[in-house]
Amino acid sequence: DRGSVQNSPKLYDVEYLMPVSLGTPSQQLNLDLDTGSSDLWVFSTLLKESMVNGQTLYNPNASTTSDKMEGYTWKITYGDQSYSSGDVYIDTVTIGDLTVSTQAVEAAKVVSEEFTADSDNDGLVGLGFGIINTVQPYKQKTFFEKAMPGLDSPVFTADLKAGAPGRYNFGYIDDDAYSGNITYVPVNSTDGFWRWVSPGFQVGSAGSFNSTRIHGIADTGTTLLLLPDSVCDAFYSQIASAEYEPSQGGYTFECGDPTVPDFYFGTANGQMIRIPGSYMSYSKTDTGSSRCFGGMQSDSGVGFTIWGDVALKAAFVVFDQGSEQLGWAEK
Ligand SMILES: O=C(CNCc1ccccc1)Nc1scc(-c2ccccc2)c1C(=O)NCc1ccccc1
Repeated sequence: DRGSVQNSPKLYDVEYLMPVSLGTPSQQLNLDLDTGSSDLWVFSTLLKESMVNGQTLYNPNASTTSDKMEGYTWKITYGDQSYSSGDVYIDTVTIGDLTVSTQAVEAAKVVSEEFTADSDNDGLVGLGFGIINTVQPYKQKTFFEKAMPGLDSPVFTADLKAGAPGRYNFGYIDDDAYSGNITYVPVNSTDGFWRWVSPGFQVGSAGSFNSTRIHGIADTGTTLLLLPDSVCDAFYSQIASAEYEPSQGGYTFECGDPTVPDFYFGTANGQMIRIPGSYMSYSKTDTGSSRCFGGMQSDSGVGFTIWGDVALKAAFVVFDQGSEQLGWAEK
């Protein structure tokens, strides 16, 4: 079996949403595929109205195939201190023609203001490893873990694009979606993330390769590229107008600065993925400002590097849960 679904970026590529069908008759929600967490949770009719702001709500009582998991609850807090919590139902979930008939659907009863404010986002599909699923008393499998046994191949792929729709595929690799070869690196899933080691980086096409091992995770759910301070310094020192502005929360530079270089990160066997300098102008710091917030920021405060959407949209990425490896290709 296999599946394929289009993803669509929101403004500034801050997140990528995909249509997902839940229940019978099907209820379609727009969800954020998030390899940095492992809960499938949705805005639901269990929420107080004050916490809802335009989102589409999953109504378990309107689904003839939903079963409440009595006594089961969930609660998740993300690194930016956003959070959500609620009850758990078993129901059918379809993503891009791929159906899991007995998926744990975590229906929100409480969401933090960040989620309420994000009116396009109806919830998350966590495709990290099930070991970090938050359902109590017994953790639940991710959508991919439930689907995996029936798939042609135990992989899903992420093809995120800058300012344009891309695609998530399940169970197969579309050889027309990338150029050159796919280079695989081993993944350590012990802490539930797609964690891997990059051999180093290079700033600019004429720069030298810095052989410094970077331990990090591939995270479709995090917008930015969060890297060690030493790497950020090496990058921003090449941009004439760059400054570290704590008041803005990180590195900024003049949006039109022509000196913004490309950034290359190593994968394996000498392969490097090139992130165009244009991806590093994340967003204007304030309305009317001429300064842009950098797409690369420090990972201090996280404890490991997060290869978020700024990096992932430069590549075709294979999440191979069968052999616990990540595949990287240019495109
Ligand atoms: O939590 C995730 C993946 N989910 C991100 C997400 C998606 C939708 C809504 C809310 C959150 N990834 C990880 S792993 C580790 C962290 C982290 C980040 C900063 C400090 C400590 C831990 C994060 C994370 O929170 N990512 C999202 C994020 C938000 C704001 C700033 C940085 C990262």
